[in-house]
Amino acid sequence: MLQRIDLRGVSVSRSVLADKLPRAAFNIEHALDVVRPLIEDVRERGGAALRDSAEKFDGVRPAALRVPAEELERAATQLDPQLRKALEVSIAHNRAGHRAQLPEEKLTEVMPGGFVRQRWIPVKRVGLYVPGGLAVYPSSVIMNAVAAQVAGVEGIALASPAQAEFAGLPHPTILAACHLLGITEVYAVGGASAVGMFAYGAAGEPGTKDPEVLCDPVDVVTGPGNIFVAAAKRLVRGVVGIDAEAGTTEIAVLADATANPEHVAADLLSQAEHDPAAASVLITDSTEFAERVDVALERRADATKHSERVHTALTGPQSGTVLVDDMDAGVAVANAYGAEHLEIQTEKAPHHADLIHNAGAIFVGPYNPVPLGDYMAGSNHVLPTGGTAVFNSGLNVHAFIKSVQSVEYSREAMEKVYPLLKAVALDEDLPAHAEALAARLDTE
Ligand SMILES: NC(=O)c1ccc[n+]([C@@H]2O[C@H](COP(=O)([O-])OP(=O)(O)OC[C@H]3O[C@@H](n4cnc5c(N)ncnc54)[C@H](O)[C@@H]3O)[C@@H](O)[C@H]2O)c1
Ligand SMILES: N[C@H](CO)Cc1c[nH]c[nH+]1
Ligand SMILES: [Zn+2]
Repeated sequence: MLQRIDLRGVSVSRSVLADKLPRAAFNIEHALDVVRPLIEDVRERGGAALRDSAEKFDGVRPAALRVPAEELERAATQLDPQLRKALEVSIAHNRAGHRAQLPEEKLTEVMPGGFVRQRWIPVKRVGLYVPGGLAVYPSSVIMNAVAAQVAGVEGIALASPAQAEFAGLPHPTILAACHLLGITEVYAVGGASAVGMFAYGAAGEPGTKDPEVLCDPVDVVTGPGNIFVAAAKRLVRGVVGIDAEAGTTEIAVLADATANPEHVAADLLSQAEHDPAAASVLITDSTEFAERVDVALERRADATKHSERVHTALTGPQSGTVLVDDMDAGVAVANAYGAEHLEIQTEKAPHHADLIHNAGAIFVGPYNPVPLGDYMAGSNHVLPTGGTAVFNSGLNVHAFIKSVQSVEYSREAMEKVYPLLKAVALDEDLPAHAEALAARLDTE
């Protein structure tokens, strides 16, 4: 079922691997051309463009782009009790996980009387994206919102696609999760249009009940989504801050012959059900094990609810089994691939996990399948895709806070270093710098 890429006997240098590893044919570069005009349209026509996009891509023209407060409350009231409990546990676990990321303010005495204070300041207003095309993602409401709230962000807006089945509102579980988290500014807007609305703001559509200003611009846009969402985030980066490009889901499993092929197949399939473009990659040094995973995958893919989507994902060029000589080569492949999620199912799983430096999140050992992290491990499931884990992190509080240093020197401390400061200023041919220092010391 999975294509085979045989790297046995092949040098595992980074450049060789970059060419040989499975990747999607329609990548983010292609999607940029699709989303650019959508974002421009939102800038020019605001609410009218947002409704046109919803009609085109989500099959419904929302009456209210801003979700009325009573709909949020109603959705929470009607939430199934077990699901409510699950969302509450997920919120609690994620709060604990994200609090651990908070850096502390520090005052450092660099020299006698010369202090530098390290401050961490949350941005004021953020736009959180929650996907809603092929599946329902209340878990992504939690992942986005908890990180922002723990970071101390005051203004939180959230967007998720309009649903034809729910009269143009986002899915009720999305609305209920917002209510549980105290988020009141919610939009029925999907895809690149939502990202554009957050980055530039949007005017209301004349002749509707929209206010004149439908949505104010935000400082940071975060959240997962399909390739069009990831491309839109790349386009607005610089106008606003973004987290990683958290696009189409990927899973890689590094497994040796000691792993359970049924578990590995189930995990590969679990992420393939997100999207026909999802990537499932097995990295192993055992052909027998690869065969057994393939057999299990065939059976499971036929039986699962989203069988067609899963088949497309597993047989696409972005998925495959990579055969390697040994686990050292497997680790090199995993690092070159930089998976969004990397499971380590080997005899020495903790040892191999320590050798990984490129992955959005690592799931170590047999009892850590990706869906645990998707919902309530306490880690964040909004993770970098497309190999960007080489330089990007999963969503965390740092996406919402800025590091600001404040310089706090006494006159004596500044005077002490003045001759050295002057020497550098004059060497840089910036004498006014030296003069600004001298003005304080009556040495002009
Ligand atoms: N990396 C992560 O952290 C992470 C987490 C959760 C989900 N995901 C991924 O999020 C995605 C969710 O995708 P989805 O489709 O279900 O929901 P989505 O909300 O991301 O996408 C739906 C929106 O895509 C836009 N769209 C659809 N077709 C388009 C086209 N041809 N041109 C331009 N725009 C178009 C529309 O605006 C639509 O509202 C999946 O790919 C899933 O794997 C990633
Ligand atoms: N696996 C997804 C990240 O790529 C997150 C998710 C949400 N719901 C289920 N799974
Ligand atoms: Zn998932």
